[in-house]
Amino acid sequence: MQLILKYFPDLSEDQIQQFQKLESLYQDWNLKINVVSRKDIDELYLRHVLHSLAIAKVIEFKAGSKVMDVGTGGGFPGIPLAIMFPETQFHLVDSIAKKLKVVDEVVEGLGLTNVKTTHTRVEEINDTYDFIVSRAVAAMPTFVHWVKGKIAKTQNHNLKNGILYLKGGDLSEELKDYRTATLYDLTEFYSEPFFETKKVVHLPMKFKG
Ligand SMILES: C[S@@+](CC[C@H](N)C(=O)[O-])C[C@H]1O[C@@H](n2cnc3c(N)ncnc32)[C@H](O)[C@@H]1O
Repeated sequence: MQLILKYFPDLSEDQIQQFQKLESLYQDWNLKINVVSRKDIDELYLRHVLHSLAIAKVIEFKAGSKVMDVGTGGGFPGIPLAIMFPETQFHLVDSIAKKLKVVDEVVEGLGLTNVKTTHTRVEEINDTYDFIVSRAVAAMPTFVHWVKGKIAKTQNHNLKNGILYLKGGDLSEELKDYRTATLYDLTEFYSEPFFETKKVVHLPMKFKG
C-alpha cells in the first residue's frame, strides 16, 4: 500500500481504504476462484495495482466520461482505475464468467458504484466509450478490429479518444502499422525494476458513425 501512496500521494481517505481492502478481498476470492497467480497475489500492489494505475499517470479521466476495460480478467486495469476515478463510469468486460464473479465480489466489497460488468466477448458490445483500456488480451491488430466503432465522437480530454493499452517488451513489429500510436515508458513514472520494459500505448481512434 505504501507503494501506491509513494506515487499517488493525494488519495482521499475513501480511496486509501479501498486500495487497502483490495489485498484481503483478492486473497479471499483467489482461494475460491483462481484469477491471479500465487506469485502475483503476493505482489498485488506492484504487479497489478500500480501497473494498472500507470494509465492514471498518462490521463486524468474526467467526471462523466466512459471507459471500457476489455478482457478485465480479475479486474485489471479496471478496478484500480475505478477507485482512482470515482466520477468516471467503468464497463468491465470478459468472456469468462467466473473471472467476473471475482470482479463483482470485489466491486461489492469496496462499495464501488461506478463499475458495471458484462460477461461477453467484446465484439458483442454495442456502446461507445471515451477510452478503451486493456492489458494482456490480444495483439494490437486484433484488438483494434474488436473495438472499432466503439469509440465516442465527442472529445472530452486533451488526449484523443481511443485505446490505452498496457504492453511490455519490444513493440516495434506489433505497432509498425500504427503511426499515430504514442508510447509512454513506465520508467518515466515508476522506479521499480518490474516496470523497466513496460509501456502505456495510446492509440487515437476515430469515431465510426
Ligand atoms: C491474460 S488475461 C488478462 C486479464 C487482465 N486484463 C489482467 O491483465 O490481469 C486475458 C483475459 O481476456 C479475456 N478475453 C480474451 N478475449 C476476449 C474477448 N474477445 N472479449 C472479452 N474478453 C476476452 C480472457 O477471458 C481473459 O480473462
